[in-house]
Amino acid sequence: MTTNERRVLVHPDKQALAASVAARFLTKAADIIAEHGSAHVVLTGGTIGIGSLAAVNESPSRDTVDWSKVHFWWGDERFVPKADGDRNELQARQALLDHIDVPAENIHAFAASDEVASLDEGVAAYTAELARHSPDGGQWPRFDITFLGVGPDGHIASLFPNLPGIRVTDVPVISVQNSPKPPPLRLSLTRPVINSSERVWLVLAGADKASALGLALAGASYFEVPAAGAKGRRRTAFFVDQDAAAEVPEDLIAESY
Ligand SMILES: O=C(O)[C@H](O)[C@@H](O)[C@H](O)[C@H](O)COP(=O)(O)O
Repeated sequence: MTTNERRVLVHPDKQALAASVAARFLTKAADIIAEHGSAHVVLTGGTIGIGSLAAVNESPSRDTVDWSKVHFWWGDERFVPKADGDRNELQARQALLDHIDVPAENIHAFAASDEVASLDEGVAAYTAELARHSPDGGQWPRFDITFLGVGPDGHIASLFPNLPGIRVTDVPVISVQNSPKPPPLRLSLTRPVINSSERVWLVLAGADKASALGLALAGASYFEVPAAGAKGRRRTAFFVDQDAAAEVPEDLIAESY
């Protein structure tokens, strides 16, 4: 198996899935920090994305990671007020970030709708924040792990099937004004930024994801199934439960727990 083939890791249920993601994340984060001195991680919204963060927080190994060396970013964010429960940032803080010793300046959240005057300002602000942390005067940092949830329609971040965002390659951040998944106003990284990540970890569970996952792994166009277009530079892993794996070809399943 080449190092960059997409690996599917199947778990019996959502709890086991979240625990497995958490365990691998803690180990990998420590390895990355040992190698690079820091780790830049892109978080995702969604039930499994947030559930995995909660599992990290509950892990007895949680503080084996030097959180002062970790930077947290987001793949997308809902353009709602800072204190709105719909915020991916707020959900991540409640699940993990507020419980670990991560410096405030290491948490790089998209702007909220009550912090900037417009979506365009939100795009500009995150574009500038990404560039501020680029190691070589580039446009964004070296991302070590990018988490992505996957919608029933195969969307990743706020890049939706057959909408313009999934095709954008010339800017790192876009706004979305007609998200098929509420709320309608969002900010999102674009595919080139996502795929610049060393590792892309897609986390999904439930029978309603089986079709999207099956299509993504069977070579569907990423315009129609955005998850088909997610690919880390070194690793692409799908962490799934049995229900979501129902349409995954047996030969693509790397491990089953
Ligand atoms: O802001 C968001 O809504 C997420 O980033 C989105 O991309 C999410 O990850 C998927 O819709 C999966 O969500 P579920 O795991 O809840 O189905």
